[in-house]
Amino acid sequence: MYKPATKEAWKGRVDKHDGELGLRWHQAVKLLDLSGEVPEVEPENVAFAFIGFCCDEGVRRNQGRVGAVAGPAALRSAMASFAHHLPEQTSLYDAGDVLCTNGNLEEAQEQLGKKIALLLEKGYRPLVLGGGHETAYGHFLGLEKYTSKEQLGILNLDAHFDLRSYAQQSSSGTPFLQIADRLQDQGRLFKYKVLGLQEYGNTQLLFKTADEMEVAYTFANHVQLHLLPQLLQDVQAFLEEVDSVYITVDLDVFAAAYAPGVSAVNATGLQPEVVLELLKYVASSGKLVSIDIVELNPALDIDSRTAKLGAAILYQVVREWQKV
Ligand SMILES: N=CN[C@@H](CCC(=O)O)C(=O)O
Ligand SMILES: [Mn+2]
Ligand SMILES: [Mn+2]
Repeated sequence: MYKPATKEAWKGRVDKHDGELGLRWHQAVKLLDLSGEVPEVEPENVAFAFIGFCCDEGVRRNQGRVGAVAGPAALRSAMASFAHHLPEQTSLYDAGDVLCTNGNLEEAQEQLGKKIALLLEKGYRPLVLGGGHETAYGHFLGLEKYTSKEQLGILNLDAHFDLRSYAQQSSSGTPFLQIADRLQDQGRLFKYKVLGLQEYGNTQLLFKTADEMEVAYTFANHVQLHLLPQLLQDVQAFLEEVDSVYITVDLDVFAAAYAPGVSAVNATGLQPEVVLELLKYVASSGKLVSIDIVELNPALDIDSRTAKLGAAILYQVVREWQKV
């Protein structure tokens, strides 16, 4: 089910005497209804489109703590009062939400894929607001046609591989195995890199699966600001092997102090600064096609800390990506 956006979701501080220079995101965001005619983005313009995936059915199936269904609303609310610093040719659109109803995850993922494919086709840059990590499979369904002639790379900032078997059922723990199998059916390579992995968060079976699939990964204790030059070299090597990149940020990659509002809290996770540097690097590479922020559970958040971190990531990515 698809629900077009309304301005209700975009409310924030208004500096009414400051004119154009006092503008904030909630005043700049325009609505884009994907159930009607979608205008194409003019080549001289840059248009970002937020699309929400209101779903935690994957988290429920994966024995996690549900609540990510409310992630998109919390991310919008955390972004609403951001000061607006974008050039005139750059626009922000809210393209609404895809809802998962009656536990029908597969149908919701198909629907998300169709909306993302439409956005890409019309020249928009998607910013997907999750949802549990099951968002990634729906997201990929939208990307696969658009990138069919290219080598796609997937960069996952996550404490987990999310390469579990989906033989019984798909969930928030299975999206990247689902994607790998789909690519294999199409005779395409699966180029997948995980940054911020925790050994204790992934079983031996998951490491075996990852190794058999030649998945590249870096443990969390190596993803630190003082190791940035080496990390950027690794990311650059990954970028050179692909034509386009899809970034997926699972907020449970961050340390609990920064991201308490996730299903699987991470005591020894990453600090935000290093992740922001890595994301800015990829966003300015010219290869980024799409990004999602997943696993935000507002019911478990403290003072919107996790939502604000997710929102700040999107802010920085938009700022860098808009330049290329
Ligand atoms: N989305 C993925 N979640 C993790 C959950 C780990 C946990 O429950 O601790 C996984 O499946 O591996
Ligand atoms: Mn994940
Ligand atoms: Mn995770």
